[in-house]
Amino acid sequence: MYVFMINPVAGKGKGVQVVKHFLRENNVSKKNYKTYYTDYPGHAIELTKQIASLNKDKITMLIVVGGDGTFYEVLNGAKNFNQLPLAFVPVGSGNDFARGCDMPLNPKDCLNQIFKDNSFQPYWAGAYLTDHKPPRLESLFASSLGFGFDAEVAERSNESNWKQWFNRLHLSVLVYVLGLIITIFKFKPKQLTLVVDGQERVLDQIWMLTISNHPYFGGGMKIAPNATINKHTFYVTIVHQISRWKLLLLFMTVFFGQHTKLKEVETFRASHLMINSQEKLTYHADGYTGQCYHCSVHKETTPRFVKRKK
Ligand SMILES: Nc1ncnc2c1ncn2[C@@H]1O[C@H](COP(=O)(O)OP(=O)(O)OP(=O)(O)O)[C@@H](O)[C@H]1O
Repeated sequence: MYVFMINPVAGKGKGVQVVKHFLRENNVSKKNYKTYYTDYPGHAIELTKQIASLNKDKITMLIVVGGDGTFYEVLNGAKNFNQLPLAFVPVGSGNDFARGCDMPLNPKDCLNQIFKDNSFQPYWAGAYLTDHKPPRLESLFASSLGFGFDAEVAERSNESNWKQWFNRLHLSVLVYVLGLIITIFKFKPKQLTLVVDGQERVLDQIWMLTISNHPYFGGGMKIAPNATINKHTFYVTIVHQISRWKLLLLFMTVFFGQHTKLKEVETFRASHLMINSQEKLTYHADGYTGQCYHCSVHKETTPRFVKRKK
């Protein structure tokens, strides 16, 4: 049985239409699929847990139709169900997971690609735990986990009053741009202690620290241009000791992955990281924001099975 998990508000409801059209056009029998719709933020976590625990042997594939936020929720709902085969149809505004997996960004083409063959590829999500909570409260991220500047931009944009106005005017891209400009002036660089695969470093004047499973974040920015999906290592990008104006330049070059040439940008690969901060640090996981003093990060050891090209 195919299960569709559809976020009806992502992409202004595009997902609902795309799935209906696909099922009709391909004469998919009603007994071969079920559709579930998310009703509120966080609902996909609960729905996925229920669906996976009740039907885990009957599900051929759980097809997530939404944006990166919906996929993040499904991944976390399926945290204890590694064997659940997953696919993602991008109808959101960012869709970085589909970019990272080299899937078509057109939802209709993506659905066709998903059903073209029966094979799945392994995918190793990132796992993170904040402030020494019990391990059962560990969360997963599909694309990236970021600390500092980009997390504050995401937080400011998500909580802003202007978000709904720009969205109503179909100018959602300006939500992030305005958040970025305000944050450039307000952000205070951080001091962090970072433990990378057992080696401790004290870092000063940190603007951003991003841990990536694949190249993309923030809706198509190539933050880790050399990243390839793999079992062992994350691609880490640190931006430090940079002027506010040069950071603007960085955000213009990051779409082409050229920011790594700047002397203020450091990149390396790592398997385990621990981040410690004396002050509260804002972070985002696939766009979801939170705050912490401490975070430990590692790759999931057992792969998930995901529809992807590479
Ligand atoms: N019925 C609903 N009403 C309101 N919000 C919902 C509903 N269902 C899901 N959501 C929330 O909608 C939010 C946005 O979803 P999602 O991130 O998938 O789309 P997006 O923001 O358009 O895409 P992207 O993250 O790729 O930019 C998520 O936080 C999700 O929890």
